[in-house]
Formats: sequence, structure tokens, C-alpha cells
Amino acid sequence: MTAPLPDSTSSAAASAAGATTVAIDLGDRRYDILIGSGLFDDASTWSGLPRAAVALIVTNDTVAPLYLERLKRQLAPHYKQVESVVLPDGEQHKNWASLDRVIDHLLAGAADRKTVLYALGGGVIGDLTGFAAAIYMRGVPFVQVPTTLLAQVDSSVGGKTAINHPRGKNMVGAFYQPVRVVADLDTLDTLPDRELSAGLAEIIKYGPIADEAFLAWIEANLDALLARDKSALAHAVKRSCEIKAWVVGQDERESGLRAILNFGHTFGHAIETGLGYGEWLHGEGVACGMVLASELSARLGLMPPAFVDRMTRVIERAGLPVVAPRMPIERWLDLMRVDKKNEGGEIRFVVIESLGKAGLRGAPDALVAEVIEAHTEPGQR
Ligand SMILES: NC(=O)c1ccc[n+]([C@@H]2O[C@H](COP(=O)([O-])OP(=O)(O)OC[C@H]3O[C@@H](n4cnc5c(N)ncnc54)[C@H](O)[C@@H]3O)[C@@H](O)[C@H]2O)c1
Ligand SMILES: O=C(O)C(=O)C[C@@H](O)[C@H](O)[C@H](O)COP(=O)(O)O
Ligand SMILES: [Zn+2]
Repeated sequence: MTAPLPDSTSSAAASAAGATTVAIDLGDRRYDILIGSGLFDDASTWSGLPRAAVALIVTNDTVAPLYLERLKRQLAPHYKQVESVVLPDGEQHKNWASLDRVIDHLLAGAADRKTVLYALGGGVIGDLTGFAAAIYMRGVPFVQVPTTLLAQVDSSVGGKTAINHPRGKNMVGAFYQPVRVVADLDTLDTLPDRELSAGLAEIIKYGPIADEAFLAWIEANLDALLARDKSALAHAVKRSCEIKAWVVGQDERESGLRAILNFGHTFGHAIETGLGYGEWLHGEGVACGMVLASELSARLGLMPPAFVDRMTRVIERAGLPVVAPRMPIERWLDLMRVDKKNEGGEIRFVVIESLGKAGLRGAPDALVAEVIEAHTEPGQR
């Protein structure tokens, strides 16, 4: 039985400093997601975390010049040594080589099994650092410090950690939860517009799968979000985290309900892998994937055609792609045949059953081909 989704005001607590805390409750463990402006430079943000001789910050060469020294300054009073590994930026570097750099750094230095890892960056850094934390000495604590909108609303929360394989996204990984998430909204000031839009894709996702009223709120506030209005962003991050915490709190390891968070991802991951990692951003693949998954929901008779138009419109307004890239249908199907949700050789898609409610369904290949055809430029195929 699925517990009802709590409304926004009852599940988040405002702290004295004006930041909001969303708790994620896993039964035997819980942790906090801190959301607000000015969190980075507020000493209380970094108190009460596991202490050790060494902290290791993992980041990339785009984020390091912006935020690494500030984080090091905050952590310095709490550890004997605060070290860093700066990886090359990009989805194509969410791989074994980058993971090896982190593990090698830990083994070569003074790190022990109490060492705390800090993931400073977007979802690529968060996923990779979390996986390193899961496997180094069979597990050390880690803190998520997400600096993209996408990471603040989705990837830093819920404990899916992974690296990519050339054959498929996130194919090597672990469920491993952080001890805290620190989402400082001020870090979004430096985010490129394209990345802001990519984050909006995962925010839009939460509406049709879990919260019809949130979808309406996004539609009404999209211009403010695109203009980076801080109070609109604060609400979008908070509500997204509440919804994700509600899902993950009931199904941490995706034995059922959690799969709804994969809306648009079967198609989206195929696009990312098929075109080559980094060509389309994850959020862009998910955006286009949601158009296709909405179309599939309609063609399965679950939703009216007007729902596809509604999703297409909000996604397009968010500056995201709604037309699929050209790939032969056999390539699409091959890519989707490795999806983690598949069972017994059947590709399973997250579909919308009614606004705010999603489920998992198979579909005949011919129908999937029609869905893709309907949303690919005629001249492209
Ligand atoms: N674990 C999960 O539940 C989950 C959920 C969603 C996505 N993901 C994964 O997350 C990844 C996508 O994350 P992403 O969209 O954050 O991409 P990303 O990590 O590549 O970051 C996007 C870009 O923004 C830059 N950047 C980061 N913070 C910045 C800042 N404050 N100012 C300026 N530039 C900044 C990065 O260097 C990068 O170039 C994918 O690998 C996806 O599979 C995981
Ligand atoms: O947290 C989840 O569960 C999700 O599915 C969130 C997705 O947005 C995210 O992209 C996730 O990494 C996809 O997981 P995967 O299991 O399909 O690789
Ligand atoms: Zn995603």
C-alpha cells in the first residue's frame, strides 16, 4: 500500500536561518536535505557530521574554481586534513577511470575507513563520489553538496550511485545513502542556462508521476523559474525533494514504487547512450523521453491525447527538446533492452495512469516504434 503524499507545509521544517530541511526517513536511518541561500558560508551547515582525520572533496575542473576553496575553508576546523580530487568535467567521465582516480587517491594518502567524502558538483560528481564511498573499504560516509538544479532536485537525494558503461547508463553502482545533502540555492547563480533547463526536466517529472497540483504550479511559475527567481526555485527544490523523499522512504531499492522516478528515462537513457555520453544532457534526454512516454500512455489508452500536448508544451517552454534524434528503431530497442527495469526480456516503461499516478507497463515493439516515429522529425528518419 502506498502512503499518501504529504502536502508541502506538513513535511518540511523551516530552520532558524531561513533554510528549509526535508527529512528522508528510511525506517532504520534518516538524513536531512538542507535547502536555502547562504548555506555554504554558514558554519552550522557543516556541524554534526561524522568526524575523521581526513575529508576528501571530489569535484570537477568547472566547479573547483567556483566553490572548492570555500568548502575547504568551512571543513578545515573539523578535520586534520581536507584533501581534494579534481576530475575532468563531463558525463563521458562518469566512468571507471574517474572512479579509479578517487579510489587511488584514498589509498595513496592518509584516508582510513572513517574518512568522509564530499561530492561537490552536479549529478555526475554526486553519483560517482557516492559509488566511491560505497565501495572504498566497504563503505565510508559521504555528504552530497549538489551545485546544479538537477542535482538539488533529484540526483543528490535517495542513494542511487553509479558510473556509466558504454552499453548503458548507470550500469555499475550501488544503493548507498549520503549522511546529509546541502543544497545551497546560491550556487545556481553560476549555472549555465542549458543546465538550468536540464534541471527543470526532473522537476517537471514529479508532477505527472505524483502531484498534479505541482505540475500546475510549475506551469504557472515556469517564467519565474527560468528567470531564476529565488523563491520559485526554493519551492521547486523543496517540493521535488519532498516527493523524492516520500517515494524513496517507501521503496529504497526500487522493488516497486521507486520505478516511477524513472518516467521518461527508458527513452532518455537510450538517447544519451545512443548519441554518446555528453551529446545530450541527462535532463534533455529525460525531457524528450517524457514526451515519448506520455505518447505511449495515450496510445495505451491510459491518458487523453491532450495530456501529450500539455507535457510537450511545458517541456518546450522550459527550453528542452521535444523531438527525438534520429536512430534506427532496432538501435532504440537494443539500447532499451538493457534497461534496469526490464523483466523476463520485456522492456518496461513508466507510463502515466492518471494525473499524479504512474505505473510500469510493457508495450509491443511495433507500438513503441509508432510512438518514436510520431515524435521524430519526418526528415530525420
Ligand atoms: N542518482 C540519481 O538519483 C540521479 C538522478 C538524476 C540524474 N542522475 C545523474 O546525474 C547526472 C546529471 O547531473 P547534472 O545535470 O547535474 O550534470 P553534471 O554533473 O554534468 O553538471 C552539469 C554541468 O554543470 C557544471 N556545474 C555544476 N555546478 C555548477 C555551478 N554551480 N555553476 C556552474 N557550472 C556548474 C558541471 O561542471 C557540468 O558541466 C547524470 O549522470 C545522471 O545520470 C542521477
Ligand atoms: O532515484 C531514482 O530512482 C531515479 O530513477 C531518478 C532518476 O532521475 C535518475 O536519473 C536515476 O539515476 C536513474 O536511475 P537508473 O536506475 O535508471 O539508472
Ligand atoms: Zn534522471
